[in-house]
Amino acid sequence: MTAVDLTHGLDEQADAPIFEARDLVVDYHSRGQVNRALNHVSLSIAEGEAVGLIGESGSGKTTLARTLLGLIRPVHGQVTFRGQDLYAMKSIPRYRMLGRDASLVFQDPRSSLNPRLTVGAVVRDPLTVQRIGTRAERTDRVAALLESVGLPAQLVSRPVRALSGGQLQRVALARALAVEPGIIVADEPTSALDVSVQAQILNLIQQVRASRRLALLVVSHDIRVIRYLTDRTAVMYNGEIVELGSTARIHDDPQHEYTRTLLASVPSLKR
Ligand SMILES: Nc1ncnc2c1ncn2[C@@H]1O[C@H](COP(=O)(O)OP(=O)(O)OP(=O)(O)O)[C@@H](O)[C@H]1O
Repeated sequence: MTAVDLTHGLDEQADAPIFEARDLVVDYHSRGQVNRALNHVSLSIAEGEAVGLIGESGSGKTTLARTLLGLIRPVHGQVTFRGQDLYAMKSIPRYRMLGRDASLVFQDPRSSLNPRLTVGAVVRDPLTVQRIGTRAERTDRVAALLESVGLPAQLVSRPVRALSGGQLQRVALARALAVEPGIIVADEPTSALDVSVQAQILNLIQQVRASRRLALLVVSHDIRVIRYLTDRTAVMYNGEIVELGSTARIHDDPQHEYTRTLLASVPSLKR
């Protein structure tokens, strides 16, 4: 495969980093075997920037996202969040800090949200955990959040299990926004949704991002999702970032052989 200059993408990034990962190595151990999931990966995300991670299944996208979020300790390398070395911190202060400043939106809201809870309880929960506001302020904040993701106020008392997939992903987004994070990490945010609602959720994520100074890390194997939502893209292959640069450039002029293969496999984007 052709060698690609990975410093290229770094030049295109101007603002101070919110996340900075340097030379990460992550190994999984199972049944006496070591599986290297990240092999010397470096990536930084600027305040307010949207970065996409793309690559085939097993390439290490989720592992990188989870390592950035303080959930998997790398065997080598460093992650800083707004200048603080995450893995030099003990786990409790690390989770507390990230819980206030970074939120996750999962692939399938039906399995990530408790079906028995009401919509209001789900959105309020991070505020309670982080002890943000009084009871009355939390109630007002939940109402404002539901409105900001286009959900009617009366859904607040509905159980989560009564909602459609698209409505649930809106709830997940409202919950993620509750703590006013600096970054949202969205792991395949639309892949569990009907095609008809995927575009609505992508629009909503874009709108929400534009109205706050929110950084975004989007994990997807779908170049169309990455193209729509992100400014820069890191292409992952076999635990490494093989290409990094502006999303438009990667889409229009992929340099790495693997990126070309990835783009060619999307029927509507065949060149
Ligand atoms: N908990 C785990 N234990 C052992 N191996 C794991 C674990 N999680 C991931 N792996 C392995 O690490 C590698 C990277 O997996 P990862 O889930 O990060 O890839 P991915 O690009 O996000 O894939 P997908 O798109 O399927 O989610 C794969 O080889 C995977 O099998």
